[in-house]
Amino acid sequence: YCALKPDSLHHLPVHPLWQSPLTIPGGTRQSPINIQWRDSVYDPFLKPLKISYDPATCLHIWNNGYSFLVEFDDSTDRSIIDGGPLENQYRLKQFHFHWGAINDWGSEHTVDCKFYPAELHLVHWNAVVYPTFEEAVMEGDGLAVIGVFLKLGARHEGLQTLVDALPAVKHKDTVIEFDVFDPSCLMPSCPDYWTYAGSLTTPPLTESVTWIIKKQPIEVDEDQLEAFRMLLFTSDGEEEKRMVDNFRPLQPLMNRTVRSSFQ
Ligand SMILES: NCCOCCOCCNC(=O)c1ccc(S(N)(=O)=O)cc1
Ligand SMILES: [Zn+2]
Repeated sequence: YCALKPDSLHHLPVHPLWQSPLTIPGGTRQSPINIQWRDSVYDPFLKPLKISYDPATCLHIWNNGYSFLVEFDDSTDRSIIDGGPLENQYRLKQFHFHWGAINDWGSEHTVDCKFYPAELHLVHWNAVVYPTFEEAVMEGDGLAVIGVFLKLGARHEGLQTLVDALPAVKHKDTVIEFDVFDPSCLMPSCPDYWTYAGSLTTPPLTESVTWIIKKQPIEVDEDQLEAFRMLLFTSDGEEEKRMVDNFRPLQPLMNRTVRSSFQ
């Protein structure tokens, strides 16, 4: 897939989470993947993605030892996505990020083998068909995750409210209340996306995700990326391990086509 990955990546310290062989026996639709732009196929039947989030459904920020999650009240259809490649509407449950120790890598997906310094994942589940998130996680059409690349540039004012709260969740298993946040502010202005059938990129790695990867990155500044890097994988009192490089290695495309919503 990306044979020519930067050789510095070969010496990446692997966090226990990613120690190979972290592969799913018989896995045919694993994530993340490299998106080879020229191999993606324009699908004119793909609809625009419809996003309607209610900022009041925001609950808290939680350091779960892999990333930091902003979790939402998903007991009703107040924050949902619809359209795009989806046959049902999907409920927002949480969003989180993956990032690197340095700006040369950090995203999970790559575009033409290029890494971004970070990647945002907005996780939604099919509450039309499945009674609980836990059940949806086990089904091929159970989840829809929107991926947004972060690139180094101007300070992102919407992200800053989140960055200001991070010191309070420095250690694993810390939570703070975060009661109004509209994740729409993290969406790029361009509607274009790629979509493919994939999986969770952390355990249980189930092949239940319709991935919707936005073509246009959002810009964040160095201080905001550094704020991510001061979080810890470790609990208070343990020997500190900085939360960095929490991205899974690229997985084989196998018998999949990446579709684009744009020509
Ligand atoms: N852990 C025992 C119970 O498991 C029930 C299901 O839990 C699933 C927990 N994981 C996730 O929700 C989860 C969600 C999104 C992504 S990702 N990085 O693919 O967007 C990875 C993981
Ligand atoms: Zn993720």
